[in-house]
Amino acid sequence: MTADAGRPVDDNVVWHTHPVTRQDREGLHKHQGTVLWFTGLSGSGKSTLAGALEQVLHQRGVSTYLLDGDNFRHGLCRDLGFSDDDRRENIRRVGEVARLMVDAGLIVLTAFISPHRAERQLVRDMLPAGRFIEVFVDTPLAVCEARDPKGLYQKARSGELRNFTGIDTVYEAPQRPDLHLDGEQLVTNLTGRLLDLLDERVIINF
Ligand SMILES: Nc1ncnc2c1ncn2[C@@H]1O[C@H](COP(=O)(O)OS(=O)(=O)O)[C@@H](OP(=O)(O)O)[C@H]1O
Ligand SMILES: Nc1ncnc2c1ncn2[C@@H]1O[C@H](COP(=O)(O)OP(=O)(O)O)[C@@H](O)[C@H]1O
Repeated sequence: MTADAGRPVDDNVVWHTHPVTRQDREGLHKHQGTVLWFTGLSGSGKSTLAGALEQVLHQRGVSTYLLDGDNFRHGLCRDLGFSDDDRRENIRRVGEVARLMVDAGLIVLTAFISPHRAERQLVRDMLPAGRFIEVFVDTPLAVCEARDPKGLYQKARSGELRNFTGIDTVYEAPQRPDLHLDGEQLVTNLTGRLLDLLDERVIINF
């Protein structure tokens, strides 16, 4: 990881370069540190797909880690809500954590709504070229709302929950995702599409 990957820092803070590099760690893992960034509406299937893919990769001996929106908001981002500013800060922090994990040589799967194009681009720009793979889980709002596994759409429609993505706040769909998935297809088919993409990009070198 290089100093220019970070934000401007105090002149008195100097970047340290260490003898073991990302490339060394990737050689050990036999795959490239990469982020698979799942984005989509609440209920679109991000967590389900990321979990299914992680299970397959893990069984194949790939070192993975899944960062999940709901879980992050119990810890590192527990101070944040759902205003535009808080979502921006949420995604910036997730991006920084993902960047460290990529530097560690892991295949990172993230499941965050990440509704704004600008923040998704910010995370892409934090990472080495080609190491951010944007996966759009494209499930119509009506389908997500019918699924409603946590009853949140119902609360949003009744006005009990404000700033709910797709109801009273924006979701900016990716214009050129690396992979565009129809979130109504079978999970096994979608997992297959993801594995094909990892093959095409030669992310894993077993
Ligand atoms: N107002 C509002 N809007 C959207 N989602 C809400 C809201 N309040 C709570 N939740 C729950 O929080 C999960 C989304 O968190 P994220 O960190 O992924 O959101 S974001 O990327 O910062 O927009 C989201 O999880 P998923 O359903 O898994 O996407 C919801 O369970
Ligand atoms: N491809 C799919 N087909 C049918 N149901 C799905 C599919 N993917 C996810 N689901 C279901 O939809 C609901 C929301 O999925 P989840 O992965 O929690 O979405 P998200 O993480 O985007 O909020 C869950 O009940 C899950 O079982």
